[in-house]
Formats: sequence, C-alpha cells, structure tokens
Amino acid sequence: MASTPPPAPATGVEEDGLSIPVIDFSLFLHGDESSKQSTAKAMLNAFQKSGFLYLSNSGISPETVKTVFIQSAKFFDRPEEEKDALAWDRPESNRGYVAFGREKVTQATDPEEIKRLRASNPDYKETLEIGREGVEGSPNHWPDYDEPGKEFTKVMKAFHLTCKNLHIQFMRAIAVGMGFPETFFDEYTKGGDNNLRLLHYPQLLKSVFKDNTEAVRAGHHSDYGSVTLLFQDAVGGLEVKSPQNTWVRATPVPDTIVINAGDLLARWSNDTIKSTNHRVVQPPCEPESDMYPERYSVAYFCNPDFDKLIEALPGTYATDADKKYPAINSGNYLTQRLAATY
Ligand SMILES: O=C(O)CCC(=O)C(=O)O
Ligand SMILES: [Fe+2]
Repeated sequence: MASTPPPAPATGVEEDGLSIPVIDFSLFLHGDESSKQSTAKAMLNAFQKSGFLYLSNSGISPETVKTVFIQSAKFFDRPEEEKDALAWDRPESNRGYVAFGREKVTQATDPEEIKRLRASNPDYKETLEIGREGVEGSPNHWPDYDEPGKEFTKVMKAFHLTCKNLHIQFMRAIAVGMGFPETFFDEYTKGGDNNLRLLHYPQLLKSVFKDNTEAVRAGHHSDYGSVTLLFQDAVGGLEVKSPQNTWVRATPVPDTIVINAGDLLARWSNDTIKSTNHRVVQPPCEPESDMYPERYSVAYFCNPDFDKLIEALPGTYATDADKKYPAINSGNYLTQRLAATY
C-alpha cells in the first residue's frame, strides 16, 4: 500500500507565487451575512489568482466519498474484458470506460513495447466517464448485470446528484463574490450536464519515472468546463503550474475537495478567472519497493447546461469591445473540445 504521505498542509499551498487556500464552505452555507460575503469573496479571489482552492466542510460527508472510492476500486478490479465491454464510444456522449491497458503499462515485458510507450509519454491511467442520467440516445455504460455492479450503479447515480447539488451551491458563492444575486447561475446549473470521472492510476515501476523525466500519470492540461470538483486519495501526485512556470504539488488535504476553474468559466469571466494547467506525476514519497503505489481520484466536471449561451459575464468588461470572445453554446464548446482530445 501507499507509504505515509507528508503531513497535510491545513493552510493549503503557498509556493512560487501559487496560492491554493483552504476555504471552509460551511461559513458560506450556514454563516452569518458577513461570513457568507467574505467566504464568497475569498472563493472568487482564489479563482481569480490561481484558479484553484481546497474546499472543506463542503456538505458532502467523508463517508460518502469513502463509499465512492471503495466502489471505484471494485469497478477497476473487474477483468479487462468486462470493462472493455463498457468502452467509451463518442465525444457527443462522453460516457464509458477509457482504457490505457494497464497490462500494457505495468506488465509490458517486450523492450520495444516499453520503449514505444515511454517515447509517447502516455497517461498511465484508466477512467470511467459517467454522464447525466436520462439523456436521450446517450445512456451511461453501467456494469449493472450483476449484484456488485447494481450496487456500484446505485452509488454512482446518487453521487452524481450529490455533486450536482454542490456545483449549484458553489456557483451561488461565485455569484455572491461577483456581486450578482445569489441565484444568478442557477439557470445554468439546474440541468446538471456534468460528468463524473472515476480515475485509477495503476501501480508503476519507479524506473518509469527515473528513466524518463517526461513520464506522467496524467499529462498537463486545463479542464474544459466551468468547475471541477476533484476528490483525491492520500497518495499524492497532483501538481499545479505556478505563475513562475514551475510545477507545485497540490498535496492532498484530508476531507477537502480540490476545486478548480475550467476553460469555459475562464472564457465566461472574460479571463478574470484562471483555468490553470495541472498534471499528475509520481507520488512525493519514495516507496521501499520498486513500485509506486496505485492512486485513485474522482473528478466531477461541471458545465453550464448544454443549451445555454455563454458570453462575457456582466462586470467583466467595460464596453463590448473589451469582450475577448464571441458568445458560444456550452454543449457545442464541450463537444468540440472532447472531439479534439480522443
Ligand atoms: O487525478 C487527478 O488528481 C487529476 C485528474 C485531472 O486533472 C483530470 O482528470 O482532469
Ligand atoms: Fe484536470
């Protein structure tokens, strides 16, 4: 199992000009008017400065998150052919299992194959993408043909809705921070066109990283949508690009959610909010064995409802000439970005 991670920085990250503060969301949800205002301001401020924050007391219980991680591990433990039968098929649907054959990565023995994998710097991960239920023509790819699969399906359906609700609350805080009516974004969040991604990074030979300084568990990228809720286990490896162009570790802080802004929110905010590059590399601790431990994370990608038009928010420009981007339909934007990735 994982070696002991370094002590959690309860104060978040402050390095190379990058701040990722820990923000107590209960002060927004249940605090008096002045703590509500100051919490909303602090959240917006973090999104404007680094595009990242850790949210504590989010309202999602640690037990709920633990159950999701247990179910996720059970899913990825299924035989490869069962997972392949649930394969991701097309960007318009964006649902299903995305393999990077872990056999290929962790059990490759053919030197030519290993060389090819290293040269191409693949993501050493497998994922399951779960979209909103009830979308005509885009069913989720559930393993609900056996009892464990039925339980998994139930847990993930419920978690999708739990996270949808947090997205609504989170955008209410951003609205208050921006001086809008609290429910300003509700008409963009109520449909819940969001995607739940379960991620599994299989254990990896230490030599993969030693032999190739470019090796990654997940390559550097920014997220596409509005906001990402990222639940990570204690293993570590997430890094965020600092203003000084260095990679800074976003060390796991227990019982918090890493929340970052995506490209569509940056665009919507006329670039007053940052969508910052991040990646996943090997954990900070050197294990005694020759393998880095496996890592699990769960990302919930929030988007403005797909039928909404996204154009510069009020207050983010002085005159129309200051609007950096034309208006765009949320769903089309996302589909275009996904089509370019897969
Ligand atoms: O696994 C992680 O910690 C990050 C994953 C991520 O950034 C993504 O899937 O977009
Ligand atoms: Fe990401």
